[in-house]
Amino acid sequence: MVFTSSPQNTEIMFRNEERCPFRDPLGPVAKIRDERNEYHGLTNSNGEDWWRVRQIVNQHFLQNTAVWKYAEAHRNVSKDFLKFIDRNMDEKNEVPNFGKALNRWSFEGAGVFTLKRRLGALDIKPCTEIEEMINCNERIFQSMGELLYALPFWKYVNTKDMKKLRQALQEQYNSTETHILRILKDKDISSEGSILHNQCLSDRSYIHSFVNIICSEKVILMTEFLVAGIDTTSNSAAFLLYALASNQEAQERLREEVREVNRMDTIDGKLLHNMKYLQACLRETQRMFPFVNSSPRRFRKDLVLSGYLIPAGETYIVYSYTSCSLLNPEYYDDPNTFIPERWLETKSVTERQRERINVTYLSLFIMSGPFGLGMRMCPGRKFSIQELQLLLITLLSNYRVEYHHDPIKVAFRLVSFPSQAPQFKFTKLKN
Ligand code: HEM
Repeated sequence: MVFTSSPQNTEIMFRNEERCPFRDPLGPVAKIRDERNEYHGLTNSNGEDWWRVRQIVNQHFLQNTAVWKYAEAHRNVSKDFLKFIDRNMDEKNEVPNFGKALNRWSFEGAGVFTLKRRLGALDIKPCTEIEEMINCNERIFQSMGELLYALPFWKYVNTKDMKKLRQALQEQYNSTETHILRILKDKDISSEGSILHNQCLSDRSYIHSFVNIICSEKVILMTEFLVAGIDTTSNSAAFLLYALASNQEAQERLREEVREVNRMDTIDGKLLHNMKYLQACLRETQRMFPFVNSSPRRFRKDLVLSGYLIPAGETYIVYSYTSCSLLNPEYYDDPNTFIPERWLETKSVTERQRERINVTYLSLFIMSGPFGLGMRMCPGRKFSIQELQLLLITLLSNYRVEYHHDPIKVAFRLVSFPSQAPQFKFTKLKN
């Protein structure tokens, strides 16, 4: 296995990618799917089987106009989250278990673009079915974390964690199937004129557009989107809020940009694109707190990395987007300081530095991107970014966010998560 966190090597790998890049499946999930003779899902499939589904997913998830259609619905999710904060704030103006609250917010957001409906995770009393789905998701992440970072006894024995994962995957499958069947039967469409109504009209075309995919495959795919989109997005939100809570000047500058947008009655996704400071804050947070640690690949040809010949096929390569490169003073001046402005200047600090050390913009860009690289890059990235942007817009227009606990660092399990519970103090702004 070869680990690298060098931007130059990352670029070489990117340039050598094939049309269907090979990524080793997540072993425990692949085993369970094999036992049941089921579709492996997008994350776990390779070759033409992967491409057959991925090209359809790209149409729905990666075209800006397709994503922008949901901006208003995502803003409504964030407004509901605001009400959730108001309801649950304690005497210190903090929301107990705020990390879990963020999971509810991201689950609700994922429901909007995956199942095309509001699931009610932020309601005063969410229904048992939704509580079970959220709980199921936590169990899937927990058991996967245990299985992947311990000795692989699960390959030979039906371990406790393997049983837990099998059970949780089945429960999540059943719930997702119920939702999809409702959409297909046109039973559960929001009332006429509501924001989701128009999107629900295209629900069936969205589900039916996976024409070459049989029903059980659709369910596995949608389950996968729900699982993949929750902890990743909520942990990213926690890091973003932490970065802004610890840098009040940046928070204030962002608030000025945000206020304008929040005054509008409806939100146009294109507007979000033009919010340069918001994007710079996102990028800077991703640099300091990488949302995901690595993107593994396997190549069918030899590659030369850092002067070493890596033979084809058998070598399993992990790109490590770790802080050792993202916080390296060789690549970024003052790397431990949160400076969103470094992504704004015409001739940025980063760019001047890159000229000094002869690293291309592309390689630094790929290295600091949290969504992987090339053809297999995360298909949910545009939805996630839109959700994060709308969360900040809604929160910062109404609250000042502060953090008064031990410093938060990045901890890695299956994805990155905050090393401390992300507990923020919310102070209502006078408008
Ligand atoms: C901030 C949030 C997110 C982060 C940081 C993230 C990160 C990643 C990364 C690093 C990969 C591996 C890419 C590679 O191998 O090059 C990936 C793959 C994937 N992500 Fe995300 N992701 C996020 C949100 C989402 C959401 C909302 C969805 C829901 C659709 C999603 C669905 C997937 C799927 C299905 C794959 C596998 C893609 C494939 O193999 O073709 N992710 N993600």
